[in-house]
Parts: sequence; C-alpha cells; structure tokens
Amino acid sequence: MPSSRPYALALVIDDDPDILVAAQMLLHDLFDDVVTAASPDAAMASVARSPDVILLDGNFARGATNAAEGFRCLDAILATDPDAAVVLITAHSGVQVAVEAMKRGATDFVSKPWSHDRLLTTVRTAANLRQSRRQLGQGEGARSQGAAAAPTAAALSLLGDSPAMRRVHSLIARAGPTQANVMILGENGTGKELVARAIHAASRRAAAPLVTVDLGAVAETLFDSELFGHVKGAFTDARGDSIGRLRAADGGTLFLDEVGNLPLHLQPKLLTALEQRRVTPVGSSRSEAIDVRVIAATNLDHARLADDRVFRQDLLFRLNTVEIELPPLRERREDIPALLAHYLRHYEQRYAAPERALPPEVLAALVAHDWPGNVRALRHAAERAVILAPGDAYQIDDFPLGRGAAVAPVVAAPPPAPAPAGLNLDRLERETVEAALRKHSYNISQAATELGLSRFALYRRMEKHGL
Ligand SMILES: Nc1ncnc2c1ncn2[C@@H]1O[C@H](COP(=O)(O)OP(=O)(O)OP(=O)(O)O)[C@@H](O)[C@H]1O
Repeated sequence: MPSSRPYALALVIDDDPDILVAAQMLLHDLFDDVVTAASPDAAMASVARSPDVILLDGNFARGATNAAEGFRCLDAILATDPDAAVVLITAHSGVQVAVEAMKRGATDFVSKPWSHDRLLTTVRTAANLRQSRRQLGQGEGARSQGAAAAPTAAALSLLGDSPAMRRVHSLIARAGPTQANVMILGENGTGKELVARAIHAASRRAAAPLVTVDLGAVAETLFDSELFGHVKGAFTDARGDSIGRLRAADGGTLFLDEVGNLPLHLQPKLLTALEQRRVTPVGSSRSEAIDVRVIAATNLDHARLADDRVFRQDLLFRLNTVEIELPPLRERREDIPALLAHYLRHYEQRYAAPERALPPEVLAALVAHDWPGNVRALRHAAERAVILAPGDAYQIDDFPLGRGAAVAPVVAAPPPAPAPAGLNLDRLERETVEAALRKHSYNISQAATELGLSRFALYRRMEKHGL
C-alpha cells in the first residue's frame, strides 16, 4: 500500500547522535524512511539511494568550525548526484560558511539550534526543488550553464497553454533576464513559486542561489535576525554569527513569499534594506552591502495591495517593477486536461501504478470543477486518485473534490465515501480543515490562523487528506 507521506527518503549526516535522533523523529512525518550516518564516509552508500533531501553537518572533526569536511562531503554528494538537495547544518559557523555552501551547490542551510517549523519548511522546500529538478531532467549541466540553458527547462515545468499562461510565459521570458524586481500575484496554489523559480532560472543570476523567505511563517520576534542575520551574543540564543536570508541571497535572487503577510510595522525595515541595498545584522554596528534581485509573491488581490492600511505603497512600488498575475485555475479551465494528464502520469510512475484511462465524462467533470485550491489541489487530487482508484479507468469519485464542491451538472459528484470504521478522528480533522479552507477561500495563512496551526502544519494536513 503506498504511503501518504509526501517524500520517500531523507538522509541525515551528523556526528552528534542527539541530532540524528531528533532529526529522525522530526522528519518521520514527511518521509517514508529517514536514514542517518555519523560520518561523510558512512553516508555515501545512502547517497546512492537518491534521497529526496540530505541534511549535512558542516563539521565533524573535534573543534573544527570551517566546515571543510562538510564541503568535501557536499562536493562528493553532488559529484554522485548532481540533482541532490543538500541542506547544510551550520552550527557555530561563521557567516561565510553558509554563503560558501550555497555557492558550492547546497540548496539551503539551517543553523543549530533549529526551530522545528523552520527546519521542516527548509527540508520541504529542498525536497520539492529536487523533485522539480528531476522532473526537468536538470543536472550539473543545466545548473552550471545557468542562464543559457535553464529558462526553457524551468518554464517547461510550468504547464498550461491557455492565453493567460502564455502571457505568463512571455512575461517570464522578457522580465527574467533583466534585473527588474517582480511581483507575482495569485491565489494560493496557482504556481507563484514555480514562476519565481522560472524567473530566477531565466536570469543572469541563475548559477547563484535563489533564497526563499516565507514571510507568512517568520515569527515577528525573529524577523530581524532571520532577514538581516545576527552576530554572536546579540541575544541569549545567538551562540554564533548568523548570516540572515538577505545576505545569503547576495549575488542571487531573494524570493519573498507571502509578502502580503508582512505586518505593516515591519514593512519599513524591509523597504530600507532594499532601498539602501545594505543590511545591519542584529547586534552589529556595521552594515553590509548586498546585491540581490527581489521577486515577491502574494495572494492579496490588487485592491488589498493598493490599501495602504495593509501594504505600504512605497514598498509596493519598490517590489512591483514588473507584475505577473496568475489567474485561478477556474479562469483558465483549458489548462486542466494537460495538468491532470501530467500529474496522473507522474504519480502512476512514482507509485508504480498502472496507467489508467481518464474517460471523457470524468475529464469533463474535473474541468468543470472550480478547484478552490488551484493547481496544488489538482495535484493532490491526482495523487489520491492514483493511489485509490480500484479499476482500469479513473472514476469521478476517485478524486477528492470536497463536499459541496462545484462540479458540472453533467456528472454529479457522488458524496464522499464514508470514512472507514475507526477513523472518525481522521474524518473530523479532514472536515474541520476543509471547512476552514472554504471559509477563508483557500487562503492558507488565514485558515491556518483560524485552526491554530502554522502554514506548514496546515499544508501537511491538506496533503494527508488530499485537499
Ligand atoms: N502551471 C503549473 N504547472 C505544473 N504544476 C504547477 C503549475 N502551477 C502550480 N503547480 C504545482 O502546484 C503546486 C503549488 O504551486 P506553487 O507552490 O508554485 O503555488 P503558490 O501559488 O506559490 O502557492 P502558495 O501561495 O500556497 O504558496 C506545486 O506542486 C506546483 O508544482
């Protein structure tokens, strides 16, 4: 029976047994299997199993702080598997270590001690990136050729041939190679992050890192340190220097996800850093120059963004030199067949399931569905159908479209299958999550707040229930 966890394998390489146990427990919800290794040498056999993500400690020798061993291991991993998503663990390291790791091809970094949500978000982003690299067949070649080869490949992963998507592709092709800041607007799940990646890949910065900050997930109290970094001793937990996301993106692209969630009183700090192109780490008296191109994304619509009680217009002006709007899927239904075909084939291969037919009346009902969760929901629905479909052809009730969902009258959606006995708690959870999502029109941040969950925890539950 295929598992409902989103990823297959994580590898954690660290000489501290406590870290290995903690990471194993934490990652277990996301990965079918979490394997550990206490040294780089011991890890290489597991690297050959193509983990979705590799967490790698920088230092193994006693007292070492320059991450030399970690870098050697990173090089060896990328030589074996150029698509590997490696997240470097940078405890007590100087800020240069994180920068150097990203330059050498690490996907991201986390500092010890980590917050659980932060680690899970980083790991998940890294695993998704690996998945898209593999889907694109990108490897060392594409990464080092950077701007020349990557744009077409990255743009290819953005499916859809509707007039709206053609406009999006054309804007990516035109704005990508420039230095212009780009603002991407669209409901949750419409593909804003994919567009950000495609723009970065089409830019002259493609060989440098794309660093993401989810402004919906950064705690207000950690905002300064997360964005601008801190120096050792700046506050109680600051046991080493931390580079901060803006400097980590130096030379590359900074992706400000959910920028509309940034509280009004913190917006001037971001604006100042972007205007002056300098950041001052917490606890430091010296500012540092940064060279970043900014891509921002939000699910706020134009009207909300234009309201200066929600968003400072001077910050908006700095961010939206070019604006790319991703319409909801219900306004570009002609893209649905290609997306369905792609994700059904994708999950059939992933789960070694038979390639089933999609009868025209089922396709018609899926095209007529309103998809309030947009492409993300369609993708999850395809995965559930691949796992659950009993026959040779897909039926409409193999797809979890949600109670009360708008489905074409041609084929009425049957009521959802009753929950198996003994799983009532599961059913209640699903219904509650679904109700919160509908109440907030699939605005993930608002639904998460109402449910008392982090955005990440809500995503996990959506994935679990195929919402
Ligand atoms: N045009 C597309 N072609 C193929 N897959 C897509 C497309 N658009 C979105 N997806 C898939 O849908 C999912 C959600 O996309 P993405 O994370 O880019 O959306 P988002 O708008 O950034 O969402 P959120 O606002 O909730 O963070 C991803 O799995 C992505 O691969």
